[in-house]
Amino acid sequence: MKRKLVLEDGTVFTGYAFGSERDGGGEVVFNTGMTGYQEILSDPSYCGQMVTLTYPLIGNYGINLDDFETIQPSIAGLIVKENCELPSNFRSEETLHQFLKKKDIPAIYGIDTRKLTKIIRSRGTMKGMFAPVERPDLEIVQQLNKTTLPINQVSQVSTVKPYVVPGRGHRIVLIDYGMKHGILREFTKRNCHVTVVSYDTTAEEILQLKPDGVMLSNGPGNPKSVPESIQTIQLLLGRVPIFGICLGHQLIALACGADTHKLVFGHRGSNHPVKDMETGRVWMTSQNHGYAVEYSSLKQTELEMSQYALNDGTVEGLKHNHYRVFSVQYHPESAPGPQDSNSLFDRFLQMIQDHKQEEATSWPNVQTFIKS
Ligand SMILES: NC(=O)CC[C@H](N)C(=O)O
Repeated sequence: MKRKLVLEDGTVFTGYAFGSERDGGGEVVFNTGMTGYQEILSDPSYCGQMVTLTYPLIGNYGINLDDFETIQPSIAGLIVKENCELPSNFRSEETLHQFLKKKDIPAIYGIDTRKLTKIIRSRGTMKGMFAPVERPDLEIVQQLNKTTLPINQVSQVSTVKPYVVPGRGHRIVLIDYGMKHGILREFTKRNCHVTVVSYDTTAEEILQLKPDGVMLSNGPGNPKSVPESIQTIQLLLGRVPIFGICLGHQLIALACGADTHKLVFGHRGSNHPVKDMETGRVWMTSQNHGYAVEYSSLKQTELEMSQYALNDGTVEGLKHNHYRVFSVQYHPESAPGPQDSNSLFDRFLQMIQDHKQEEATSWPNVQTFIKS
């Protein structure tokens, strides 16, 4: 069945429908990773977005049981050049089409994804929607111009109830703004005791769990659309070591008084070079973000830029001058992508260890001990 993709600027691409028969719409973005379509389409940070994959052949290793970043994908649509209907991989359980149909995610194949990417790269990300070829283009463009992109997608993808993944190591409270499972995996691999809580859990409720460290996850949308989370972080600053990834990084920046802005077309892919300012080392990183921390706004805060993107100078890492707080704009859990920066999870656990040691030897504790 033929299907078209219409952008809000009137550009039309005609291809073929696969996945759900339902037509859908969202913000059209592109990802330049050559592999990892399963992780990409199940990453909750893409909630409400239609993702174009620039690699031309998609679906060739099928869908397996292991590589999901969440059970319920929230991506609005998938746009590919060629959809492979006969996957070949020992882990494959079903085809991409079967999976998308089951999850009610519409997709299109057979369009020039390079051309689409070049349009987005020069004009910026745009709203778009799938439609039957018979429907008049003008009518669709008018509909697109009338619709606004959703706000506060975090509430749609965050866990509703808290849950625990037990371990005998450090106690981590992981605030789920739309967490990729990869983040949880990194902590369980290191034997941590992880309590995953919803985005609107208060600072008081979090501190009652007596965390050794608080992890702020990735998540969809504009960081400014979750003011309650910014307030929570403000109340946690200085009381517990904090590590932020992607949306978590942006929320730390806002909580400390810095600003964020929307990038023209964002960073989405598996090969984004980032330079660490302290060591001079360059890491290849996995990225998926449309917003970034405003560099010039950092001077009014106690935050310092620790890493930046070599492609365009975007702030990619932050550290706090006084507190045990740091964050990165990219994904050290990779999934998909290079694992160069995986050691950041060890750095966080070391930070927690240092904090615990300092607490154990600090003067007020000795006084308490003497009094009792
Ligand atoms: N992966 C993320 O956490 C993305 C953060 C934010 N939604 C952005 O697009 O910039």
